Amino acid sequence: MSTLEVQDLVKRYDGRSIVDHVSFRVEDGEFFVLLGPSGSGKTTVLRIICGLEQPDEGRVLLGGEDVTRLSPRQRNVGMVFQDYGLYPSMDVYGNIAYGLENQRLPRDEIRRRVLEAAEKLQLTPLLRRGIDTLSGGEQQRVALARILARDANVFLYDEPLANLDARLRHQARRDVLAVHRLRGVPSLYVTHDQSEALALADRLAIMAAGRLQQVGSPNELLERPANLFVARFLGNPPMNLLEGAIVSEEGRYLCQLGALRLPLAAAWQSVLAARQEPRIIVGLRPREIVPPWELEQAEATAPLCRCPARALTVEALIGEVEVTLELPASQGPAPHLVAVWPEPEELTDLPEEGTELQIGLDPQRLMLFDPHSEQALQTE
Ligand SMILES: Nc1ncnc2c1ncn2[C@@H]1O[C@H](COP(=O)(O)OP(=O)(O)OP(=O)(O)O)[C@@H](O)[C@H]1O
Repeated sequence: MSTLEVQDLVKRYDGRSIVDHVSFRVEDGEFFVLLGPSGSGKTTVLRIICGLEQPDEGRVLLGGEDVTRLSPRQRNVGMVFQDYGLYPSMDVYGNIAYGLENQRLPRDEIRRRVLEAAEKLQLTPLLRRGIDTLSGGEQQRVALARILARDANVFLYDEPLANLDARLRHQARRDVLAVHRLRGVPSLYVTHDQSEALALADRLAIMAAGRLQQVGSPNELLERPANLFVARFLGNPPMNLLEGAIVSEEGRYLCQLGALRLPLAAAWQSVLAARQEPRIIVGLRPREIVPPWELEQAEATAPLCRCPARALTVEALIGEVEVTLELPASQGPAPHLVAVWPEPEELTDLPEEGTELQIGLDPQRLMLFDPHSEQALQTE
């Protein structure tokens, strides 16, 4: 069985930890994405896995075998880079065959594999074309065909779609997933583009400053970010994060946001009772703020807090509107929220900028974060 595991990887340059105790495991047939901002250490992890870089600490296991000290060739890893790593002096056939010739396979076997991979990626008519006569999308498919033909134990991708325009990128994502499914080995894909990560990943890991912040399925990370970094990084637009205070009233906890007091779900009771610090960061997802024209319908399924707000900006998206809202202030500045609402059936329901309206907040859906540790508080 093919699995990829990294255990406690550390890489330092000039005394700085670029990769800082990173561990994860990619199962057979799993598509795993490493997502993080530029400079967070993603490429370095990939280079350590394929053997182009040695870690200062930690191990790389392929199929349970420690390959940390093996050369890249001994690891049988298929890699697609951002610039595809194609040879301009060779035609498409030569580029797909290149890795196989290095493996010293019989000529007939090489030909069979090249033709099969070319067929799967619709490259058959292009086999004799020079690389520099191909479009970006076609070059990207040649790079994919090359790892498909290799029969590698693991596929690694380093931002392979970054040079494609939006339309081609969509098709190329499907090609990447098709190649992954054909071989069913672990795939590790590095990107800083969250929409790409969320579209491709079975599971993803968020990386920042050399450390893994959270690992899970796209839904788990969107629904339950482990800390403020993940909450700010994921989602389009990301979760609203507002400074608030916990107050207790007749044995119940409420959250004060500006002049608003939201009752908190009973599940928070024991975790809040154990805290000394009243200050809190409240997380509210833009699509969970109920628009004025859906209040009654939403209240039929969940008790909501109705809150007054003022629409500061209203921006039409495709089928949705993004509204910046100002909540009533108490002493400090008024809290601002971003809401994304489906376009109302009656366009007259759309708020105008500057108008007062009522929104609904579901206290069960609030997330709470500790302002010092920046970690999400967990209910019992
Ligand atoms: N050989 C090296 N010597 C010194 N510093 C390096 C070296 N290689 C990488 N770094 C530094 O390590 C950090 C992480 O780099 P890395 O390329 O792994 O990040 P990344 O998350 O893949 O970024 P990007 O998305 O921009 O490719 C960066 O600050 C980079 O400058």
